[in-house]
Amino acid sequence: MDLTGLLAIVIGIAVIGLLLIVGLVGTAIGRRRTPRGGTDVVAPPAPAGTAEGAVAAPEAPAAPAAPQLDRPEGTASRLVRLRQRLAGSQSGLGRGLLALLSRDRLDEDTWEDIEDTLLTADLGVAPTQQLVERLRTRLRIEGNEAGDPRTVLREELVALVDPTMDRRLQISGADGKPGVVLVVGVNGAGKTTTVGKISRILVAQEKSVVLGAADTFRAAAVDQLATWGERVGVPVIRGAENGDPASVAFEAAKAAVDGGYDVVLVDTAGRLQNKAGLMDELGKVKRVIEKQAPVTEVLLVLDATTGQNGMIQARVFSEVVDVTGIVLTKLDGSAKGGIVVAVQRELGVPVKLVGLGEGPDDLAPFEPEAFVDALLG
Ligand SMILES: Nc1nc2c(ncn2[C@@H]2O[C@H](COP(=O)(O)OP(=O)(O)OP(=O)(O)O)[C@@H](O)[C@H]2O)c(=O)[nH]1
Repeated sequence: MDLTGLLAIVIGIAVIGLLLIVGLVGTAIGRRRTPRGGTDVVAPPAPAGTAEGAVAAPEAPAAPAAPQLDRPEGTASRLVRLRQRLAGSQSGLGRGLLALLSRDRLDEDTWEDIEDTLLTADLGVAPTQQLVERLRTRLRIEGNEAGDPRTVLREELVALVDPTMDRRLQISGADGKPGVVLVVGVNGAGKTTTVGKISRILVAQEKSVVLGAADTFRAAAVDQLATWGERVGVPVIRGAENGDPASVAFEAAKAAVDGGYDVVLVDTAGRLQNKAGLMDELGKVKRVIEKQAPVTEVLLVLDATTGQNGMIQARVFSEVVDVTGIVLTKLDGSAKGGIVVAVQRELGVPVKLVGLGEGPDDLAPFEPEAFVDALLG
């Protein structure tokens, strides 16, 4: 072979090599650009336990390191921490009652003062009368046999709060389906915050969680929920602003079912101007979710500082949707712990969680005995 022939072969090999390299790089870039499919509304379901963000993220393996996720506080330690906060806001009531009951003579004026104290703490008329009646009987008639006023008051308050109610969150779905928790309540009660806080409790319990931002009427609420999700690596399904809340709820439930998640928490809008509208909306949200999986828990979020207003809201929501549990928020900012009893009586369902601050882990399971102990200081 002459020199020209050899040169031709070398150039030929070089060109083929170059073409191969260009082809490979092109394919890699093309693959990276391929969209994940689905709608632009929904963050694709990540396999349980992965740190997918709130919105569709590109799949590039060379992406910057995953964001640092929060490690939410476990239930046991938060209870210890929050008990003190509860005592801080409520112990005035307990101290007031104990001072009255410890008087040498329990005359009619004293009983009236006791009644006023209980009513001021939003206990409600019927529970107040019932408690006063029980205390009168035990302290006046049974006298010393009943025990000291503190023991008697503690026993009667615990009985009033009702330790027999089942306060566990129903988060287990049947037949391999996820548990579905619908969170309802008026705007401002702390609903979105509560959804975020519950997701942290579940993450601490190593449950895989999806959040549905079905409060599509307030863009800030959707962004707020997305931030809660991002902090613990929980995907948040969100829709267009002013879009159909039911469709977001449906997509969230679908993502949870398809992705094999343990629980889906759905935040809803709580506009109360019109009961029929609210009924239509929440009814529809529930119906479409149940095309995917049954709703296992409907939590009503109430602001403990709103007193009678809160009770009116509770009534309206319970007429619109089957409430199965109550979350009382802002109990840290109110001395009106009596609302726990009043709202349970009104709706016949237990307070399951209490909000005790603005921190991300300031939500605790409600425990009647710990609550009464905090009250008595
Ligand atoms: N002190 C205290 N503040 C709370 C508690 N729960 C919620 N908040 C605050 O209450 C305010 C309202 O909370 P959101 O979660 O935005 O209320 P929302 O009901 O979702 O209202 P929208 O977002 O408008 O739907 C926020 O500033 C929360 O930080 C609580 O238990 N204690």
